Amino acid sequence: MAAGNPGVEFDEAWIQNVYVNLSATKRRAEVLGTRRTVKKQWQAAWELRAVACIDLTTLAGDDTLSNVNRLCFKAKSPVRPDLLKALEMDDVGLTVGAVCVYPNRVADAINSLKAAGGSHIPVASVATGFPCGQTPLKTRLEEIRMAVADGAREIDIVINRQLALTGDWKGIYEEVRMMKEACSDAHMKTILATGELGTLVNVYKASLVCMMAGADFIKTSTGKEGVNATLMVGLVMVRAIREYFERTGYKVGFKPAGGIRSAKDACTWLSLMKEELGDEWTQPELFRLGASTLLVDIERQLFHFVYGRYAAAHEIPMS
Ligand SMILES: O=C[C@H](O)COP(=O)(O)O
Repeated sequence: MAAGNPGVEFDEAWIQNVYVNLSATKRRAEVLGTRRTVKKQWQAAWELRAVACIDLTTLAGDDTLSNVNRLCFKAKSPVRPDLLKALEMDDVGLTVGAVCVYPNRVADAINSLKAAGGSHIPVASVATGFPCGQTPLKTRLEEIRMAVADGAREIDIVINRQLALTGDWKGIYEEVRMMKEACSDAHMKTILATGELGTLVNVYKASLVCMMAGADFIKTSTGKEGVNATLMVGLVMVRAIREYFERTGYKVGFKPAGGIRSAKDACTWLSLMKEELGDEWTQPELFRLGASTLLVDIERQLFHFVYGRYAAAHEIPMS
């Protein structure tokens, strides 16, 4: 995880001067989404990097000990051992970045990871009335404290969209600041729920306010909004991260989440990070992909790559 962002004083003038060039952002997002042919072995390397950055997630009403248990064993061994051997990655100890669950499942996840030999993998808990945040502040803060007490090392909070939509940025700052305090030593990811913020300018402002309040990561979505992680929103958020870093010297991580299901999508997000912020922001300390099913496609693509190489070496027809 990142070294952490202590946050800075609220700066209203900074927020009010935010400018987003919509057409340039749109053009850039289109290019990112369409171009690139990557050599197959580079693609496999990027896919493995993506695995290390996944917050392997289950956030469903029917979550139980048994599906959390399965998720945790997968988190410890995310890729089949024979594939890792073929890719000469079998001695690396590859795991996902974290396991992400509801507060009530944190203790289950901690115990399951222990049983799987993966206690070093952090458990991230959503909190603060996820996904809508429509509960009293006192309850939202208490939820954080309970998840931390149960062993969560990362807390994914949701911001108060009502305050964002009425332009009460100071109000958001104050709430997120209290949430940061409630997180104690746990790292705080702030979910903006960008699909409900109305404009990209609001997305940029919300990103800045959360970072000022001490967010260690800013995260696009809960996965439950109508529109979740889009490249347009991602670009706006990573540019806010860059501006915050240039002005304060603090590095804040980024987590796109919701609807990221293919290896190709994961690689597009990684190249966005590399091109906009540099290689450091393609590592799990500063980059996570919030996803429940992405791993399935990555494993499938790695299998095709390994089998394709084997077939070529042994002159086995692929069709
Ligand atoms: O934070 C993670 C998201 O809730 C996961 O969304 P997903 O199920 O669309 O991958």
